[in-house]
Amino acid sequence: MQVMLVGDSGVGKTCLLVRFKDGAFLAGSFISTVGIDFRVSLNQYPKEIWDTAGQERFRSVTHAYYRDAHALLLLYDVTNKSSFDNIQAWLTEIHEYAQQDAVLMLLGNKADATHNRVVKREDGEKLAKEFGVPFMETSSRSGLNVELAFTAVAKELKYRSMKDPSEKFKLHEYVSKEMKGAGCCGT
Ligand SMILES: Nc1nc2c(ncn2[C@@H]2O[C@H](COP(=O)(O)OP(=O)(O)OP(=O)(O)O)[C@@H](O)[C@H]2O)c(=O)[nH]1
Repeated sequence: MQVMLVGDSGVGKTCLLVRFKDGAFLAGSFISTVGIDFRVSLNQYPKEIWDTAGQERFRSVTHAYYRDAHALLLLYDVTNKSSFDNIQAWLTEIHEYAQQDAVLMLLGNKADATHNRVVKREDGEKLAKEFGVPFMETSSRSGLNVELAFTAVAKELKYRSMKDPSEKFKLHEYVSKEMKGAGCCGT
């Protein structure tokens, strides 16, 4: 099972992956991903996570991987308006290149950065609703909802692969039940 991380450069895809894998925040200087250089194999679900480059110049490299992704986590940065405005373009790209039945989830990352926030949580929710995709805010720095983002898509895929599940897994419901808010007041 392959999960692919997509979104503008700098939204925090590599950091989200490192947080999930190692439980740590990758602080320090920002090193942009080149093409797809970070393929993590795990002993758990999801088995493989692909970290893609957000930079436009690597787009043709990443296009080739969409087809093999079972799930896609599409990220924007709550402190960067243009990364949010570009979500629609990313969705178009996903629809064009990814499998039709790939699981998709929208993540508003850097939810810890309260002072620099420019995209409200409600805006993310509204956009996600418009496109019918589950949504949550995450933070690779604090760890908020990081585990949940990966386990939710993994659960959805696991249920789908079962021939005769006793009950249907409802990804939207699971996410809204399990996710945590970004802070005491802003949620
Ligand atoms: N405050 C805060 N900063 C973050 C978070 N996640 C990532 N960052 C910072 O954002 C910058 C970019 O993070 P990356 O994970 O390298 O971004 P990317 O999306 O992989 O970028 P590309 O590889 O160019 O596509 C780094 O300086 C990180 O320290 C977060 O949750 N909170």
